[in-house]
Amino acid sequence: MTTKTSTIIWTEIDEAPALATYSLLPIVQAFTKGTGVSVETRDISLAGRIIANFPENLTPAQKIPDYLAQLGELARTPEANIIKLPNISASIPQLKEAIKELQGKGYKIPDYPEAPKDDAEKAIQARYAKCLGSAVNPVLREGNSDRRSPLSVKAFSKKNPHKLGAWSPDSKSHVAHMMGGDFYAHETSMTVEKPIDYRIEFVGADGKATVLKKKAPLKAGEIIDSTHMSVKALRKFYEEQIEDAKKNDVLFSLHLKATMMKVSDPVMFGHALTVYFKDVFAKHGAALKQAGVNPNLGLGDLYKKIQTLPADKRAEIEADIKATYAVRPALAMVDSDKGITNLHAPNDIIVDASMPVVVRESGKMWGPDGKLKDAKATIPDRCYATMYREIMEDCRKNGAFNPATMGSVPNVGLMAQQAEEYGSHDKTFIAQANGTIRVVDDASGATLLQQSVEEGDIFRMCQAKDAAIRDWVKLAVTRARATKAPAVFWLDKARAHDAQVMSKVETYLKEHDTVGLEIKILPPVEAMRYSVKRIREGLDTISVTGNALRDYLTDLFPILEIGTSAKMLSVVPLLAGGGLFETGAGGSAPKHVQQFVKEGYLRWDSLGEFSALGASLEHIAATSKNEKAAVLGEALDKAIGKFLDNNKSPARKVGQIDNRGSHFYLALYWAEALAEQTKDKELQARFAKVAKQLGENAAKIDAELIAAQGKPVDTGGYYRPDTKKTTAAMRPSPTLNAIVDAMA
Ligand SMILES: NC(=O)C1=CN([C@@H]2O[C@H](COP(=O)(O)OP(=O)(O)OC[C@H]3O[C@@H](n4cnc5c(N)ncnc54)[C@H](OP(=O)(O)O)[C@@H]3O)[C@@H](O)[C@H]2O)C=CC1
Ligand SMILES: O=C(O)CCC(=O)C(=O)O
Ligand SMILES: [Mg+2]
Repeated sequence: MTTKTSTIIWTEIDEAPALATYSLLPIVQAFTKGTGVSVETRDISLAGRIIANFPENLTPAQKIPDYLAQLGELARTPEANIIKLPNISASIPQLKEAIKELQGKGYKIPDYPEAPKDDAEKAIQARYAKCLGSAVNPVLREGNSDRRSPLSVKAFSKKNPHKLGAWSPDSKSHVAHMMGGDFYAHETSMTVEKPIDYRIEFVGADGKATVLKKKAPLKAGEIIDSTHMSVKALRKFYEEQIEDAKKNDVLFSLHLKATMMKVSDPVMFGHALTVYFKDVFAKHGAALKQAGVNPNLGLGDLYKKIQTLPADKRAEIEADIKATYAVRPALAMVDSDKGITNLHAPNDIIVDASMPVVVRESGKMWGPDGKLKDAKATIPDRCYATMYREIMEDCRKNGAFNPATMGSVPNVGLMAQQAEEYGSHDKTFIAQANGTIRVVDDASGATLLQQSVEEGDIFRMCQAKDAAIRDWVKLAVTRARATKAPAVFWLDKARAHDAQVMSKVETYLKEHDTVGLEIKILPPVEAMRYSVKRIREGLDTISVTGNALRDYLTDLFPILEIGTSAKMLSVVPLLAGGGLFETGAGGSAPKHVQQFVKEGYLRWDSLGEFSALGASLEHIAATSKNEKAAVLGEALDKAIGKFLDNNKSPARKVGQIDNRGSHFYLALYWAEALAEQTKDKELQARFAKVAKQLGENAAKIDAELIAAQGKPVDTGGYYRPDTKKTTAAMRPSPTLNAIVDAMA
């Protein structure tokens, strides 16, 4: 039987997973050769996206097409089969570093104009804005999210539980959130009945309206909402919490999502910096302004910018910063050896990854002395802070979780079509003056939603499309049916937006057979209490959530249950019928790259990639009737099981197996499983030979891979590594390479 070739797109991205690709992809391409499955790459790395956006002055060899836009189109077709590895969602400091590196490599791209002086610079800034923050995920995620730990992974973790720090009932750690004036307090929401166009405008004290966002369409049934963060209330809250942290001798820490929420959260971050260092900003305001300091970029950027000031002024500012530490509470640290604090860069502490670690480490964070200490976790907005508070309180009362016995909390997340907060960037504005920001019907001028704002307040409008919500409800019922676990919709009646969603959930649940299923709707705090009680009893509970909670919970529970979100299966059944297979639920692990460059050891665990590939092959088998893809997928599943049983995941230190070694073992077990199966004789014969070669040479390959560790590695770049150098570094075993290359 001849089947038409199915193409898997393997995304080329950044940092640790990008390095891992250099080693893993040649194996994947060799294994799929001749099976009707072709695996192609598309560069959507931060550097690749910058290059694609500024082609004017580049040589033909330097140019890269706009692959992200192409993949965005592909995601809307039934043919889509995309394996998406995690990519950098760049903060401005990261974007500037990437630009500098590219310029150093001879790419004639413009500097990032932080404070544009004219229209030309404004245009450049607007083009760079497309590369900032979470620029990839919203484009590709044309479906809702199904994230869970594969059964084999969960079983392995129960058998080999990782360590969680003990919790003391005397722990002073806690979550601090606002009690008013936040996004939660101000939310208003409505469902649009028929298709209309809207615009967003600011109306000042003089009654004059200025358009903030031009005419854009809304679909019938779409939920829209508006809200704002009062900056006055936020700054008062920060000051109170900083004083309280000092009084109670706990670290002050701030947990935001400045990468994904690229417009609002850097501003909230900047306010924390200027409140913490209020005396410095009051005393040196003019000089800092002259140096071009933008607090939203953090203390690290401030230190860089003040280099342009006269030496005595600079020394004075530096001394006053140091003096602040004596009168303010100690800050949670990102790297205490290097003196990098929580307030150095907006992208260093990201709430989805940072809060689970706090819960994992007895509620503590690292202090300036390099020791763990109780911490105040400041999460200003109540939309999501309260559920973190609940799990911290639970641990204080009931102690740490037990990974050997605890149940699981998989997630079904509303994510499609840029749902909710994560699609709000082009509808988020900082109020330029006191007045009203309103969403109006473009044709009639009638006000749909409005917020009364003061200068500096952060206004946000969100959208959630009816088709996305309907599909999300269906996915929840499907998962509940498949697993028999209760499914809980985390929705808060007191939030205007959630109330609208709730009514749709109630309507769409009626479209499904839910007999025998346990489906609940609970506000986040209660949903957390319910789920946590059940995991302590070893029971599973599906969390069915909006987009932000999807992000937060799919790091939180996996990190507690299995030590990392890297091992998650993360599937996005696309609305158009294709599949997007994300690898793990975590990020691009910048720390891992630092370790690799320093000592030739890459700790990145590719289990997420393995699972995503398995799901991608399964999808091909189901949609293209490709039997070979089915055989490859089944064999891969077996191989992953054996890989886990034999504990071949990367360890953490030189001399032990690292990412490259883990790929070798996956290849060995995959080849063995293919050689053992009998469904496809041709594959059986081909892989019998490969399995034999890999098996016979295992000790030699292991030795070659371990010998490559323990010394600094030059990859020729951070954001745009040199292909030749990185290939050499990531494929250091001539014996393994010869076997793999002979297959291709
Ligand atoms: N889907 C996407 O594209 C995502 C992208 N990001 C982006 O990634 C970057 C870094 O984000 P950050 O929040 O620091 O989180 P990361 O998840 O990259 O790193 C946090 C820690 O998670 C652990 N970890 C994550 N993945 C793996 C893995 N595969 N193998 C082993 N350990 C792993 C490591 O912790 P430990 O030391 O405890 O072992 C790591 O140091 C940012 O630019 C962010 O925007 C973030 C999330 C998702
Ligand atoms: O897109 C991003 O910035 C991060 C995405 C993320 O953290 C997630 O989906 O879990
Ligand atoms: Mg996340």
